[in-house]
Amino acid sequence: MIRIQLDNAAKRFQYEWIFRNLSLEIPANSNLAITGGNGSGKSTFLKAIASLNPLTEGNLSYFLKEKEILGEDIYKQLTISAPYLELPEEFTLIELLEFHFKFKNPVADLSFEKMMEIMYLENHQNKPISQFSSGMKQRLKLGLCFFSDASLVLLDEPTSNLDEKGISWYLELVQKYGLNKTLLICSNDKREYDFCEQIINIEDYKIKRSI
Ligand SMILES: Nc1ncnc2c1ncn2[C@@H]1O[C@H](COP(=O)(O)OP(=O)(O)OP(=O)(O)O)[C@@H](O)[C@H]1O
Repeated sequence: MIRIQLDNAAKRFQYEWIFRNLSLEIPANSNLAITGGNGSGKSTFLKAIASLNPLTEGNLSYFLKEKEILGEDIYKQLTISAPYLELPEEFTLIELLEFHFKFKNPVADLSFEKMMEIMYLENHQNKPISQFSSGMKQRLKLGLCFFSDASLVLLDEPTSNLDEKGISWYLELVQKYGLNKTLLICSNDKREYDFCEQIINIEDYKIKRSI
């Protein structure tokens, strides 16, 4: 239900413009892929959308059922999975689920048992996250995103650390739990974003200009 509008958005770190003159409408419940080479600015763009990083220039607006919401309140509406966002390693799986779902409602009244089953983690309920394999952690990160009743889902490299079976599992999650959500995916792997109706290459917004 979240619609996002960017008008002449730009981000600069010190003397380097990461993107500039980026105007884009992301309709509610649509899927957008952000592509580009390593270091081109995909994650920087995603963090800007999450209001974790302020834009240097331009405007970013969010609309929930056509009512504008403030950037500082957008965290209530979104979930994010990214390689640079760590899970709390000292929690067990069940403790993490209990903690996470104190702040977000689960979709479709999913029970923790059902969530663990879908993530193929039902036998690891009392295991600390620090003892999870990288693939288990990735399934957990994606599960937390898709099982939360949040209208905006931000995914950075969603299938990193997943094997072929894991990639098919991710695509099933998108199909089953990605409906009625606005989905943004930073990726260089077509399989992760093939279903997206809108694709931008962040490099198209990289204008070399000294300040
Ligand atoms: N906090 C920061 N301060 C200064 N420069 C930064 C900061 N964060 C990112 N950058 C720079 O911005 C550029 C884009 O980085 P970003 O992580 O957004 O790229 P990316 O497309 O996501 O890369 P990758 O595909 O390798 O994950 C890089 O040159 C990076 O060094």
